[in-house]
Formats: sequence, structure tokens, C-alpha cells
Amino acid sequence: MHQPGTVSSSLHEHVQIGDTLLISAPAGMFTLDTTRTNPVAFIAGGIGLTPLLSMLQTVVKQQPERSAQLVYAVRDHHFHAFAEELQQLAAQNPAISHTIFYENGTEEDIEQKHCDYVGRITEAWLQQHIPADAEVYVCGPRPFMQAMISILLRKGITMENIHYEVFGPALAFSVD
Ligand SMILES: NC(=O)C1=CN([C@@H]2O[C@H](COP(=O)(O)OP(=O)(O)OC[C@H]3O[C@@H](n4cnc5c(N)ncnc54)[C@H](O)[C@@H]3O)[C@@H](O)[C@H]2O)C=CC1
Repeated sequence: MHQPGTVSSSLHEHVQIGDTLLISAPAGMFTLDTTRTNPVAFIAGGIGLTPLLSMLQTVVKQQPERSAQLVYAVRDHHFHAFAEELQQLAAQNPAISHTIFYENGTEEDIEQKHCDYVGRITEAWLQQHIPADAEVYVCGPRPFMQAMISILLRKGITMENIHYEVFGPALAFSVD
């Protein structure tokens, strides 16, 4: 069987607590463009939330006036990451909004304000809530990104304003 994640597997198998590691600074293309001032939307699926939360924190620090929204799709409350951080970030920053979708949620989850909607992010919701002039960052499982980017393109947002990150080879990635 193919072993996924060469680096993570090696870390799990060989590195011990207390070991000293030589690491380089982070690098990559999936970074927030803070020269832009148009509204920014972060669309996260599952653990794809992690880089987007970091970008949202950067908006708060460096562009507090910039309108920013986080849309987060996750299976249910067991998988809901950084719930408190997100609540606090949104509560302390009027320019930020966040919307949570629980794929397998219940009406009780909505009543208890764990999530806003039950089910996946819908085309109708994105069409209505993502501003046409938004800069959009998408990160999640491949089928999720394909679905989200296809909707954004149908909405008229151009690829120039859509940013996404595929973990591993990007060869199989295409949109409708
Ligand atoms: N950018 C990347 O390359 C990323 C890759 N992954 C990989 O994806 C796999 C699953 O990651 P999990 O965090 O467990 O995510 P997951 O499988 O729990 O999915 C998260 C949410 O995405 C939504 N979703 C999934 N497929 C969809 C589709 N076809 N259309 C619309 N919405 C959809 C659902 O609301 C679901 O609850 C892992 O192997 C992970 O490594 C995860 C995040 C980022």
C-alpha cells in the first residue's frame, strides 16, 4: 500500500520528544495578499480550516477595517476545530463574520449555536452571501474545493480572485 505523507510518516516513526530538528522558514504560494482591500472570503472544508484561520488572524492584525468572512464546512461538532478562537475573533472584530455548516448536524446544534446550518455549503448560500468583488481563499478536500470553485466561477468570480491549496500533487484537480 502507498504510504501517504512522506514527511509526516517519517516524523511519526523516527522523531522523539526532545530531538533537535533543523527546519526552514515556511514557504508557499497560498498566502494572503494584504495589498488587496476588497472583501475577503475564506471557505474552509474540514481540516482545511487551519491555513485559512491563520490568514483570518492576519487580516485582523494587519487589515482590521477589511471586510472578511469565514465559511466553514465540517462533519459535526466532534470535528469542529478552533470553535472558541473563531467565536472570539468574530465577537471582537465587527468587520468579521463567520458561518458554520455541519454536514451531519442536528436542529439542536443550531439551537445551541454550535453551527448555523445543517448540511453542506449550498450554491444558493454562496451565490447570496459571497460578494461579487471578493477575493476568495478555498481550502479543503479536493471534491470540496472543486465544488466550491465551480460555484464561485458560475457566480462570476474570476480565477484571478480565487486562491486554493491542494495538499500533494495537483494533477487530478479540475473544476466544472
Ligand atoms: N487542500 C487540500 O489539499 C486538503 C486536503 N484534505 C484532505 O482531504 C481529506 C479529508 O479531509 P477532512 O478534513 O477529513 O474533510 P471531510 O471529509 O470531513 O470534509 C469536510 C467537509 O467538506 C464538505 N465536503 C466534502 N466533500 C464535499 C463535496 N464534494 N461538495 C461539497 N462539500 C463537500 C463537507 O461539508 C464536509 O463535512 C484528508 O485526506 C485530507 O488530507 C483536507 C483539507 C485540505
